[in-house]
Amino acid sequence: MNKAMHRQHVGTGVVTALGMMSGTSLDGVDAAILRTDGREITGFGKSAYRSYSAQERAMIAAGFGKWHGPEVEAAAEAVEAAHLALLRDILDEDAAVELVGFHGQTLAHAPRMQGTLQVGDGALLAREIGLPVVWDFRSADVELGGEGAPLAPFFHHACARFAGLKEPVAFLNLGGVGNLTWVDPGIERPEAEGALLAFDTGPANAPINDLMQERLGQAFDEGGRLAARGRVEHGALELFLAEPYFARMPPKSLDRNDFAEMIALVGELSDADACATLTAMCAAGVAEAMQHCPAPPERVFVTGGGRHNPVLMRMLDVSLDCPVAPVEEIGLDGDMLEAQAFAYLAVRVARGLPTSCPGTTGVRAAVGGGTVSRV
Ligand SMILES: Nc1ncnc2c1ncn2[C@@H]1O[C@H](COP(=O)(O)OP(=O)(O)OP(=O)(O)O)[C@@H](O)[C@H]1O
Ligand SMILES: CC(=O)N[C@H]1[C@@H]2OC[C@@H](O2)[C@@H](O)[C@@H]1O[C@H](C)C(=O)O
Repeated sequence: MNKAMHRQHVGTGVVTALGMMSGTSLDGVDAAILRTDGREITGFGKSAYRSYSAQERAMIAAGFGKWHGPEVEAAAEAVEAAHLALLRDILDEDAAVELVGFHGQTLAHAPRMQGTLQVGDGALLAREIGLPVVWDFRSADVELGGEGAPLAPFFHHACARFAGLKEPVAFLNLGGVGNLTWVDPGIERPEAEGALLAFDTGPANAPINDLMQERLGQAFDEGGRLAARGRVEHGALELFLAEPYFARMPPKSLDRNDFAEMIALVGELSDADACATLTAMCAAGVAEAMQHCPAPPERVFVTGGGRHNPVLMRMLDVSLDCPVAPVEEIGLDGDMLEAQAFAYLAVRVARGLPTSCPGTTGVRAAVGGGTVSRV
């Protein structure tokens, strides 16, 4: 991979940045425009989405869990092509974008072993579109002993301040994997001690999607309709909660398929009971996670696709000790928060500001990851 990069700390004013994210669910690419000076959010702009075709999805999925080889190269090409197509559409309509934050697609994540791999070449994107692209956000954190994930927490901190919140709250992202950020918006800098605690809660939608695909040929449990008809199998739930991951103190992070064997735990159950049980496992992982919060959050704001599942939201409401609401309650867009996060982080990288710290990834000291590729 050609990484002839140089870091340059650009200006101090407000930048219009475009963030792009392709998450573990592999549904498609999210893109969102944000205005920020790298500290405060000053405004949200347009957003867009491009779904992966079945062929693209299969090519990318074939690379899951691999670190190199032809499947990884083919996955990278599919990721680059999909991002470029969406980028061109957006830039045709919006010439104000000055900087792009490109997360790429995580294929494998084992921070204490091989590292972390997000595919898609940001330098190629920069050349193609003629704008600076910030990418490879996670490697530096992992090289310095961090988990490399989650990275959205610095943005969650900015969101809480943007929304004018005063007391500690939590953001819960329910994508393929779940992640929780406890944030004290009263502390001005995200890297300051006590401002943030973040980690992955456990599997979220990935096992539900896998079950739906395997048993019914459907991508996901729309509206939680199948789970709503099922009964939770408490024996399986207990076995799941006995996983050492839940008792481990944060920082901690997961790969998409770290809990893939969960489907076997529900293997003997009917479709509806299996789906209800996997949905309950997601909620139970979050309930375990809440015990690690330094203080009870005033509210849990849910982002990511899982907030569209009413069965999951009800289970969270019952099992958590504080109110649970979608992030829309504070005026944010829960379908675009991750894309916005990488727009925000791109500006921080370009400005030489940190993007992770001991409270978010367990890295030894605050660190700014990311590579800036200029045209
Ligand atoms: N209407 C809905 N009903 C039930 N589940 C839904 C609905 N809409 C989305 N989901 C779930 O949310 C998932 C997509 O969530 P999201 O886009 O947040 O994931 P992601 O960004 O790919 O993942 P990650 O945050 O782990 O990288 C879908 O695959 C599906 O499981
Ligand atoms: C290695 C990796 O890509 N992790 C993702 C994944 O998807 C959700 C969860 O696991 C989170 O840790 C992270 O993404 C979000 C955007 C983050 O870094 O904050």
